[in-house]
Amino acid sequence: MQLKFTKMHGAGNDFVVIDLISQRYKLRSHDIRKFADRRFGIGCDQVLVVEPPSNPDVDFRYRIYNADGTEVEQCGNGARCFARFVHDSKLTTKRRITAETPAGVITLQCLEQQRVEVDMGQPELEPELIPFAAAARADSYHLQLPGQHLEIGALSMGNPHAIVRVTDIETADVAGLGPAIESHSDFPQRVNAGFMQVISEQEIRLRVFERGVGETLACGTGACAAVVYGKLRGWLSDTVTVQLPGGMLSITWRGPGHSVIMTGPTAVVFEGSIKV
Ligand SMILES: N[C@H](CCC[C@H](N)C(=O)O)C(=O)O
Repeated sequence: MQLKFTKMHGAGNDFVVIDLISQRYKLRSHDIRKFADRRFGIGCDQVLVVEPPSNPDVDFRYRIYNADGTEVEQCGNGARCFARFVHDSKLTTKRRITAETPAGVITLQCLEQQRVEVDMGQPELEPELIPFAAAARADSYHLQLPGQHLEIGALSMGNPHAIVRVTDIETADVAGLGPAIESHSDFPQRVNAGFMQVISEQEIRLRVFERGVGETLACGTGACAAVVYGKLRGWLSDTVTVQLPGGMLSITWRGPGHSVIMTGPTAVVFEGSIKV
C-alpha cells in the first residue's frame, strides 16, 4: 500500500509525520528506519505517529520514534509539529489540543505565524526516575569519561538529558563527547547530551547530540533541560532564548513545581506517500 506522510521541521529538527487516524497500517520498526533513512528513505530525525487517544478525555495520542527505530517518551519540536499537523489536516478545529505521549498528557496551543506553545510538564530531577545510575544529586555531577571527568547536570523532560556547560559552543567536542555521554553506563536507557554556552541570564546557545540520532539542528526537550539546569545552577533567569543551529526556541521555567513552557516555530516541507 501507499502510506501518506507529511515532512515537517521545528527549528531544523525534522520529522516524518504519519496520520494513523485517517489511514490504517501497523507500523514496524524497519518501517521507521526506512522512513528516517536520508539516503534510501524519506529522511528525518524522528518519525511522529498520530493515533486516536486511549483516554476519551484527550484529543489524540502521539508516538515518537528516533531514526534508529526506538520509541521514545517525548519530543518537544515534534510536539509543536504534531499540533500544527492535526490542525492543518482538519483532524481538529481546536487551537488548544491535548495529546497522550508515553511521558504523559501534554497541552499544546496553536499561535499565530505557525508558532506553537507547549506545556512540557515538570522536569524530573530524581536520579532513579531520569534514569541516572549515579547516587549523587542530578543538578551537578562529575561524569567519569576515559582520561577526563565532565561536570554535568542530569534530568528528565520525560526523556533523559545530560547537559554540559561549555565556554564556546563552536569548539565544543560534540562529535567526540556526544556518543561517549549518550552511551555512558550511568544512563541505563542512554541519554541525550546537551552542550550549553551561557550568553547571558536570558540567552544561551545549545547543541544537542540526541539519543538514537546523533547531533540534530535543534532539540526541544534538550532546550528545556538546558534551561532547567542553568536555572538550578543560578546562571539563568525564568525566560530564556535558546539559540540552536537550526533556529530559536523560547523556554520559560519558574522553578520547582512549575511546568516548562516551550514556544517555537513549525514548518511543513512537503507531503508525499511511500510504498509499505
Ligand atoms: N532523541 C530524543 C527524542 C527526540 C527529542 C528531540 N527531537 C526534541 O525535540 O525534544 C530521545 O531519544 O529522547
